Amino acid sequence: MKMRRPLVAGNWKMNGLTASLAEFDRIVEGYDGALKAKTDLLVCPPATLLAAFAAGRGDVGIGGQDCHAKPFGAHTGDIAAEMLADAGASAVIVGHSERRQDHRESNGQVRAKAEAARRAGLVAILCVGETRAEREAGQALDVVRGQLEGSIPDGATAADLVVAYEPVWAIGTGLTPTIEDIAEMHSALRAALKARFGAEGDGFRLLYGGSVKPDNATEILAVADVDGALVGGASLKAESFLAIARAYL
Ligand SMILES: O=C[C@H](O)COP(=O)(O)O
Repeated sequence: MKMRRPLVAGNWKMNGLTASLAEFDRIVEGYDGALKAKTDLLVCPPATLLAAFAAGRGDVGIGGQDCHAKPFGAHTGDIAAEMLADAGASAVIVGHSERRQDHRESNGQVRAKAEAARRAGLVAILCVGETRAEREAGQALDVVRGQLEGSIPDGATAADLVVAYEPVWAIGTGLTPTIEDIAEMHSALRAALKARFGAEGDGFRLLYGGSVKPDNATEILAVADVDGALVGGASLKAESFLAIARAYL
């Protein structure tokens, strides 16, 4: 029995049209009884579908995939955390490696986004993770600790922030770190959170992300200090997403 309530979050990335509402409905229908009693479920659709998903969400949480640091203004194409909340979101992913890479987001920008999430009353799911080159160079722990230190706002609390460890080389590749490597990283993240936030550090939920599938979920989610998963590809189908969430039952 985990001391923190597990969270299984699905990141749909740039996938999904209005026809995908039927798949989301199947997720909502499957989130029942024992599963609901044990595990939080969250789906982060593309922004175009967020309000429609929120309207039929049942007890499934809805999250955005990114937000701007400012609450409003002349920022073409961007979305404020307040807008996500207004559309029905309760959370937002910040600092995903695809944002850090494709949009050159720095730790400072990610931190500002996490602060914006808190301002808007959203839970920030803050992503960290090393590249393959960094792991091969033996720098994974230092890189990830540095990202955490630079991206997490002062005053963050376990109620308003979740950390997701996603090794970049494991995302969408079918590759995963060894169970020992996942355990080592999550334990290092826990230690860093306790060093900075004291007893509060024990309360933050730490998700693992990167090629989580129904067939590896049980083993990964059983690791101490893994409090859930951030799931990409396997979250697009209700069957596989729910199977991962049921790993906790
Ligand atoms: O945000 C989710 C992750 O990037 C993991 O994606 P994946 O499950 O497709 O590897």
